[in-house]
Amino acid sequence: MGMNVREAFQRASSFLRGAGVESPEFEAELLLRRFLGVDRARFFLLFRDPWQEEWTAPFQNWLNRRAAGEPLQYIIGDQEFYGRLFQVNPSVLIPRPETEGLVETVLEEAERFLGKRALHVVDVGTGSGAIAITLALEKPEWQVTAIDLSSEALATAKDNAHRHGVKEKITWIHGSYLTPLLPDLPTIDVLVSNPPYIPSAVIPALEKQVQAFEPRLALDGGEDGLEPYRVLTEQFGKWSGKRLVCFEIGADQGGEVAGLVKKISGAERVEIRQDLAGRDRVVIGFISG
Ligand SMILES: C[S@@+](CC[C@H](N)C(=O)[O-])C[C@H]1O[C@@H](n2cnc3c(N)ncnc32)[C@H](O)[C@@H]1O
Repeated sequence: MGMNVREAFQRASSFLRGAGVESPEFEAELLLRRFLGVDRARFFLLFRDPWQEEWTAPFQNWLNRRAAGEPLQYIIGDQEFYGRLFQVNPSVLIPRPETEGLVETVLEEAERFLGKRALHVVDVGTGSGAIAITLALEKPEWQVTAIDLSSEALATAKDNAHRHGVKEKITWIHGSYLTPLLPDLPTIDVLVSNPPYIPSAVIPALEKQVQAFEPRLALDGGEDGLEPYRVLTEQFGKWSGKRLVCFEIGADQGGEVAGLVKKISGAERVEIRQDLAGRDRVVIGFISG
């Protein structure tokens, strides 16, 4: 007699445990639920049902990928961000919960500082589009532009925007930093960016899930990890209007990034904000122009 779904689940858990996965039951359940396309309640009701032989090979393929260290999100194909699902694949960084804090900061501060109007917000290094799409959905009156150097990432972001009904609302630009927008700097009210900020030499020491599977272009911030902030503050500083800049940063970069933002003429108030774990995570610059 073949096995039932419960036995397949138990096998999957012990396989993942044997491979050194940290929470094998949790991950086996998630993978199997997503594989079968059922929610949690339905999953347990299926336990006594027979396991179909044709499921074995494709599901084992998922387990093998996970055992090899591939992030769960690339296997199931999505990640939740700000209460919505975003499709992910190896061309984009998996959106992190800390980045929700960056979005929250923009939503809290932009209108307070700049007034309630059709603000133009530019997201540099949009990746999956998590930031740009969330802002476009939360603030339908804003004008949002999303830029990325990776055309694959940009295609994924557009796909996500399409799923969330805002593809046409966002202006998509394939290019580097703010360079394609330099002639239009005066139209930008808010610059938001979660750029690559890991120093190049530190990348090989990151956990395998990140270092071997997430795109290097999304991680590598140059020799000291600060190169994107140098370029972006220099570019954003080429104009003198009232505007806001909001960066996600590495936990030890607050002082240096705040220093770069302060160099923008008119940036008299620059603040470093913490994430839920109490680590420095966001630098916000209020530029009075
Ligand atoms: C840390 S990821 C952030 C992705 C997404 N915004 C998020 O928060 O989940 C950085 C992104 O910047 C992009 N990127 C790297 N260098 C860039 C550049 N010079 N200009 C524009 N985008 C760049 C990468 O392709 C990647 O999508």
